[in-house]
Amino acid sequence: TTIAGLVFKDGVVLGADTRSTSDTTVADKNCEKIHYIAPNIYCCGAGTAADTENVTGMVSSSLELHRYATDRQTRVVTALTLLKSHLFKYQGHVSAALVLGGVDFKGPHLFTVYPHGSTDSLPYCTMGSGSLNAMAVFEDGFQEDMSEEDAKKLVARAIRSGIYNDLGSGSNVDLCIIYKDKVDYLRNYEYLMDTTFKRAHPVKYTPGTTAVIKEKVYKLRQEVAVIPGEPG
Ligand SMILES: C#CCCCC(=O)N[C@@H](Cc1ccccc1)C(=O)N[C@@H](CC(C)C)B(O)O
Repeated sequence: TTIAGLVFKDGVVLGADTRSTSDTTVADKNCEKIHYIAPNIYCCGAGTAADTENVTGMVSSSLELHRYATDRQTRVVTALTLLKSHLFKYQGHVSAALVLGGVDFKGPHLFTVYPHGSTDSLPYCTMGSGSLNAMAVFEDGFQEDMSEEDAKKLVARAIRSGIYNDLGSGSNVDLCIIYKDKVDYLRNYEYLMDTTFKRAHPVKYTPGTTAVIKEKVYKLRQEVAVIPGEPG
């Protein structure tokens, strides 16, 4: 997996590849790694698919109940605390490495959450097997207060670096842009499958494409009628 996030002028951009693997086999060529946490909060996950899906789903559900109880917008730090304390309780056995991003009344927030429960607050971050590929792109291109367009392009480039160079990452680029008052969830923002796997030749060749230079007809073993009950 290659997942990444950065803080820009108007909010947070999250990005992810779409490959799920089982050893050297691609289990899913187009899976979703950017999970809904709250209307203003999303979370990218790397590690064990079951763990990232379930821990984000669990926190999302409890935050929904919390919103009913408080009648307030969820703070990003509330999601962070629920995630980190759960992961710490399980001492790293829940294999979820997360990039949590969102915008609340205090502004834009971006955090990393590690399986053991440690967290960092950062202007840009990457996680997963392709995180070094993506971080190389961020270290080269990140600036404070980027425009939405530049931020989207840089995150997409960072994810693409993982897709092309890390075997644990692949296929497409998903993006999620979180602003103060809206979210753009861009599923398959870049559908790279189409470009990188275009075949050079047509799969179907018209009959006669390959000349027949010799023909040999063989009589198959005479069909013997087997009458049930008679010895074979
Ligand atoms: C098929 C199947 C079951 C394994 C699916 C599965 O969790 N794959 C894992 C790798 C892994 C981990 C632990 C045990 C086995 C295989 C995977 O692809 N993780 C990616 C993110 C998730 C959310 C898709 B990424 O971190 O590479």
